[in-house]
Amino acid sequence: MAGLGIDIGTANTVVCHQRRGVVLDEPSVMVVPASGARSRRVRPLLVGNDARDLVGRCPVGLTTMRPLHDGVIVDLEAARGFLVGVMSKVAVPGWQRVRPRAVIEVPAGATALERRALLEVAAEAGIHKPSLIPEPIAGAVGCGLDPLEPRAHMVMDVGGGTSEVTAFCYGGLLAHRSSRIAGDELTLALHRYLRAEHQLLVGELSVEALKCRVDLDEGLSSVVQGVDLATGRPRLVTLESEEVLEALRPTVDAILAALAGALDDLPPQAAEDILTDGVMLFGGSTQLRGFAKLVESAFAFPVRMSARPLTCVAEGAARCLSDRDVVHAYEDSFVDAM
Ligand SMILES: Nc1ncnc2c1ncn2[C@@H]1O[C@H](COP(=O)(O)OP(=O)(O)OP(=O)(O)O)[C@@H](O)[C@H]1O
Repeated sequence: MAGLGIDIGTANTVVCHQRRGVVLDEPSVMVVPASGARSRRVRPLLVGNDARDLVGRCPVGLTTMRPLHDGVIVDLEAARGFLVGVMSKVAVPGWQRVRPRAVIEVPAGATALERRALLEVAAEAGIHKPSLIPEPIAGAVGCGLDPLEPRAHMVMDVGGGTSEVTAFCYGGLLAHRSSRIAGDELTLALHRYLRAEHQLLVGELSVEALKCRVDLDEGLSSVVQGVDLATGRPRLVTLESEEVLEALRPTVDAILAALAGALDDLPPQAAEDILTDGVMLFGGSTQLRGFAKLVESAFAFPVRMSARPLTCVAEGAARCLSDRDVVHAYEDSFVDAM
C-alpha cells in the first residue's frame, strides 16, 4: 500500500502521497477550546487553513495553537491532536481501517528525545511504523540530489522557525549549522520597524503578507495598512525599498551566518565540491525576493533555488518510502551523532 511523506513544519505542514503527490499543504495551526488548551486530551475544532482564518480574530472561548516551535515538538498532546486532525484531512475512504506507512522529516539538529517524541506522536496518530529522516536530506531528495553519492552537497533550508545549513556525502552528514532565526524573525523585524519608525501597529497576517511582497533588491515601495499607535485610527504607510532593507538586513545577515559557519566546518575536498556545485535553497523563506541574489553575492558560488521550495521536503520523504537505502543510511545521521 502506498504511504506518505510528512513535513510537519513550524509554519506549514505538507503531506505527500507516494502516488497522488501533495495531498495537503496547510498552515501548522489549530483552533481549540480555550478551556481545552491545557487539558490532557487536545481536540482541535479546526486544523490548517480553516484555523488560520481565525489567527488574530479568535472569539472568546476559543484559542489558536501551533503544535511546533522552532521546528520541534514542545507539547506532545498538542502535536498529537494536530497530527490526528491532519491525518483525518488526508484520509480517503477505507484508510480509516488501514494505518498508512510514513516517512516523517525532523530537523537534523533535533535531539534524541525530540525524535522519540515525534515517533510516539505519529504512532498515536495512527501511522504504521513511522520512520524519520533528517529534513535537509528529505529536501535534497525532493530537489533531485543523490545523498548517497560520493560527492559533497550543501543545502540551505530557511523555514518559519528554523534555518538549517547542511552538507552531506555518501550517506552521512559533513557539516551542519542551525539557527532559530528564520521567517518568523523576518516578520517580527518588519513588525518592529513599522511600530518604531512609523508608529503603526499591523496585524500578524498583514505583516506576513507584506513580507511576501517586499524586495531586498529592487527599488519597489509597498503600502501597508495598520492602526496608528497615537490616535488608534486606521492609517496607510508607504514603505520604501531602503527601509525594507534597513528593517530586514540584520535578520538576513544572521541567517547567512549559519551558511558561513557550515562552510568553515567543511574538509577541503568537500568544500571544493560545494564551491563548484554551489548550494541548493529551499524552505518558504528562501522565496523572499532578492534573498538568493544576496546569498550569491555574499559567497560567490552558484546558488540554485528549488523548483518547489515549500513542498520538496515532503516530496523527498515520500520518495524515500520506496528508496529505503536513504532512510537507513541517514536514520542515525543527526547532529548529536556527528
Ligand atoms: N514569498 C515569500 N516571501 C517571503 N517569505 C515567504 C514567502 N512564502 C512563504 N514565506 C515564509 O516561509 C515561511 C514558511 O516556510 P516553510 O513552510 O518552509 O516553513 P516550515 O517548514 O513550516 O518551518 P520550519 O522548517 O522552520 O519548521 C513562513 O515564515 C512564511 O512567511
